[in-house]
Amino acid sequence: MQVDQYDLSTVVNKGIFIQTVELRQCELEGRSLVTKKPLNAGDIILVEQPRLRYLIEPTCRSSLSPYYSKRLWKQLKESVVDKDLELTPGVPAAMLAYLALKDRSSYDFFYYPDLDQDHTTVQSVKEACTSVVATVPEFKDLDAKEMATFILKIYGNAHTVSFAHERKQPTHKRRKERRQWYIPKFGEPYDMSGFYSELDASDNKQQQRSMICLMTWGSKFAHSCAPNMFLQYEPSENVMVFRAVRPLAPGTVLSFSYLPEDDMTLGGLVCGTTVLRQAKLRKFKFFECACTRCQDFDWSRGQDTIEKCQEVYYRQQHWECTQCRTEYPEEKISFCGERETHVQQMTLAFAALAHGLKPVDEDSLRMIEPYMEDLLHPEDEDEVPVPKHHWTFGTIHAVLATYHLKLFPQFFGKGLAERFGMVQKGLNEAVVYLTFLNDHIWSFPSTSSSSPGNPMTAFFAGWRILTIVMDSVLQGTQRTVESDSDDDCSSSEEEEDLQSTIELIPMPEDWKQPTSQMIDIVQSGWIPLVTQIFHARRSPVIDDMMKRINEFVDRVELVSAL
Ligand SMILES: C[S@@+](CC[C@H](N)C(=O)[O-])C[C@H]1O[C@@H](n2cnc3c(N)ncnc32)[C@H](O)[C@@H]1O
Repeated sequence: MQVDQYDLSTVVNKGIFIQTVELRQCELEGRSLVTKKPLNAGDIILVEQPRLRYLIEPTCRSSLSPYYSKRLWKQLKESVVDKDLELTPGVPAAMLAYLALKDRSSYDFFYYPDLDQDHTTVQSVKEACTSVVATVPEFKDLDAKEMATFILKIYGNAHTVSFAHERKQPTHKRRKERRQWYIPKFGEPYDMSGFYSELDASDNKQQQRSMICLMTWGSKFAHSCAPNMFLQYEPSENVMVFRAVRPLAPGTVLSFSYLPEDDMTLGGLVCGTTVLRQAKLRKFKFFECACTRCQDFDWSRGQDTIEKCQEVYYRQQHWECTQCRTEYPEEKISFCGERETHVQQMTLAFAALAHGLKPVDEDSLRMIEPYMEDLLHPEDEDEVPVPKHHWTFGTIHAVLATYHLKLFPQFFGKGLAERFGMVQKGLNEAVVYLTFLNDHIWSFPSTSSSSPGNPMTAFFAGWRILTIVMDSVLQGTQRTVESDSDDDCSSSEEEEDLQSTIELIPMPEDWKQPTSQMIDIVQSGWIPLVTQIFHARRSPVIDDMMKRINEFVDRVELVSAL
């Protein structure tokens, strides 16, 4: 079916979109957008404005939440959160958005799951809606079933985007304290859908706001755990941009990841195992994922050598050597069951801590190193070390690198960090992480061309650590020299006019190898593709990332030669 038979009012690049895609009934994915012509990495497929958008955590009445009031918000929260229904914190905001809808009947184009099915999320949404219609006066004339249908459409189709919120005034102390109390109680806003803008995320969570965007055409793309598109919300133009990330032949089903591409708090997701990803998709998106990555070996879930095989991975309910195709029964697999579950949970909890998603105190900080080291090299002989081909192996190294390069110096001082050789440790750990991402996520070890990898996921996951590496190396290869200014015209007698200049110092020998290994992965492997993906429509954030990487590479070259 040609897309111009339908409403294209939200599409900004109508001409290109009409020429590029068609809507087809696909065997595995159902009704989906498919490319009609060959595409290259970086080709723009769709630029679209949201059909509907609203804040996940409104704090005042605004155009994004016209029906907000403190009392109503509190009532909605209570009827969802306090009821112990297993729902995301995004549900009260979806209810508020439903209340404000002018044209409820025009949301027919969006997929939603069968309301009568025995599915925890579906039944909880129905229960929450029935309760709100019965108890909250503003909702009394609404139909609970229709509201539940709308909320399930949001679950099934909407995107979560994160954008910077400019605060003109510093956050009031009391408000800050309230927020500190609020986060542990309700958690950070849950990312319900496909895109969490790591690009826009800064360390300062106070400045970030999350918004739900429902896209008419953006919701017609299939999901894949190794997607062929990357999407980015551009707040300045209020558009979502969908770009191809690799060459695509006509007839290819276009896909993006409905799960956040790199989320350390929710199960590793696109970096996590097939079992974890499928469970999330079943729970929050109501389908069994049939993408090529889910049908392939699970490249995030490998074992260390078993008998003669070094390449044993999980694949659709069984363990198999990727080389000789020997299948292994569960009893032969040492890293699975309770041990694997425990390691995954601990890795995620520590990753959330290391990356500032949970409040860090000195006691929990002191636990990071011994705990993570013990997962890799258990003191207890009965415990199995984490295998090199398992995603937790990579992530544990990311946590350790963050600890050695950033958290330890921040909490215990740079001097102490230097004495203990923390930078060198951190750089070596960062190499292990980037290598894992490169070998298991950027591209998969598979020879099959139908599962070529997850480059953007690897890039953003790698960026998290790369920024820390770059800061440490830049700081460790320079010193500030203060000298009296020659020009004393402007200086008073009391205030000496000191001028500070940055002087470069040689790079310690043991930093050189890990640094050059990382540069090799990023500069020769990742940057050319990322640059191509963003070349037709530049992204200031990506430009800035590239600039920082280039400055870092220049600095390493300079100080290596000193
Ligand atoms: C956001 S909608 C996509 C458009 C939808 N097919 C429609 O007709 O409006 C998501 C639904 O598409 C199907 N789907 C998308 N990606 C899939 C995948 N990788 N495997 C299986 N089903 C998929 C599932 O039924 C899922 O609930």
